[in-house]
Amino acid sequence: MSHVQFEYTSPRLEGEVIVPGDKSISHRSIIFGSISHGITKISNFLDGEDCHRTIDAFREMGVQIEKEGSSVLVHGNGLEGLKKPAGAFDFGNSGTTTRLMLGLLSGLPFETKIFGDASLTKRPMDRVVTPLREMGAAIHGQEDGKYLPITVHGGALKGITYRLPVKSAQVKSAVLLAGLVAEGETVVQEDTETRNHTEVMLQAFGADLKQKKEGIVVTNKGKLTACDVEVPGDISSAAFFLAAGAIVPGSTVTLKNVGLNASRTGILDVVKQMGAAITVSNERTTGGEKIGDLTIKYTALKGTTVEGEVIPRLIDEIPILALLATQAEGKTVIKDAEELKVKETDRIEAVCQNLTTLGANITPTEDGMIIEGPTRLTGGTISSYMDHRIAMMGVIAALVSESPVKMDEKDSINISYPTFFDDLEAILQ
Ligand SMILES: O=C(O)C1=C[C@@H](OP(=O)(O)O)[C@@H](O)[C@H](O)C1
Ligand SMILES: C=C(OP(=O)(O)O)C(=O)O
Repeated sequence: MSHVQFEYTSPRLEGEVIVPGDKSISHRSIIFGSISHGITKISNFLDGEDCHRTIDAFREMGVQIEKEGSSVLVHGNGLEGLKKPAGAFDFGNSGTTTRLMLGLLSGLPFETKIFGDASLTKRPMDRVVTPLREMGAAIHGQEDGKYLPITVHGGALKGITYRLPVKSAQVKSAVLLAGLVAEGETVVQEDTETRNHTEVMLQAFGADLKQKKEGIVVTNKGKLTACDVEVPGDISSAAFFLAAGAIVPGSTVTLKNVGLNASRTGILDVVKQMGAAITVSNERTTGGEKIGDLTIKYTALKGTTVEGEVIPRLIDEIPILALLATQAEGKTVIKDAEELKVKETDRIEAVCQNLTTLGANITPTEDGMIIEGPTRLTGGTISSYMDHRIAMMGVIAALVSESPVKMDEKDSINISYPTFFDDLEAILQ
């Protein structure tokens, strides 16, 4: 395989980046728009490959979706307007599409089949299949429905009370989506708060969903009506330039219109704790979501401990946070993050392997990693593991490496951040 090489001699980052739309909110805008009545207008939609999987799924079920760049019109005809697709769904690399669609498809009156790429086929689906079966769904798949390919025989569902055994917004969302058609109340309880975009958006689309003492309660009573969505910039994408600005000497970077929903801003809390110079400006609220501009300046950082409730609030940012920690003085300990093992790849292994190859002092643990810094990275040959976030971490690592970073591929970055290299070029001095 031919490698791609990243080499930046004495780089400095300066300028503004308008990071693309949030991936979680983009997926949900298509799903909720498609099952509502009327036309949902979406702006700043993420043009990433994962979000295309969600668009394709609804087109295959007969929903008219017009897309011009980041503007999307979804012509929803309600849940009853969805038709049985002609073939099986290919959800590619997208865990969010798969888990949320499993929830929705469970309540539809037809059979559907789902498959995905090699990475998705290894990711656990029993976390959604178990509660959906409890609601009455008939689901069959590899190893008793633990893995794709999966067949869903949708039909009548009943509400359940479900306490999440894993800290996962995808599981929460799958159960809430099934709850939209289930008889009676569906209650989801979580011990640690995970991203709440499903709750915020379903309420805006008119669902009967409430946050009560006993948990998040949804019924089939609300009529879903189209609702325009302005997708905030993705903090999980912004995190790569936030980290780059913090560790590349002399840098000042501003990230515009970034989503600042409190269930997503763990990365800001942690980098501030590490001593980073971050300011937030132009704070405003759009469609129930807080957004603002982030400015980061290079400054000395110190190690910290990252554990507990903050983990789900920064779960996708841990690869880039680990790189940042290699440049901080002292020890950084990341704990309670065993979920990293079931992402696009085992991200504990991928991060530790790659950063070790690049000269960092990092040790994997059962539920995270320990990093001792600071280390001047040497460069070297790493693998993206075909995981977009590992690939972007590799590119940012090249900015602080003495010699080039070579990687087996970079196309996986199109999953969540197709304009990543353009945005990097724009601020590279
Ligand atoms: O609900 C979502 O949009 C997501 C939830 C998280 O996954 P889990 O629910 O598996 O934690 C996150 O890692 C993923 O990128 C997007
Ligand atoms: C884990 C991720 O996504 P998904 O679960 O949708 O594949 C991610 O984007 O880092």
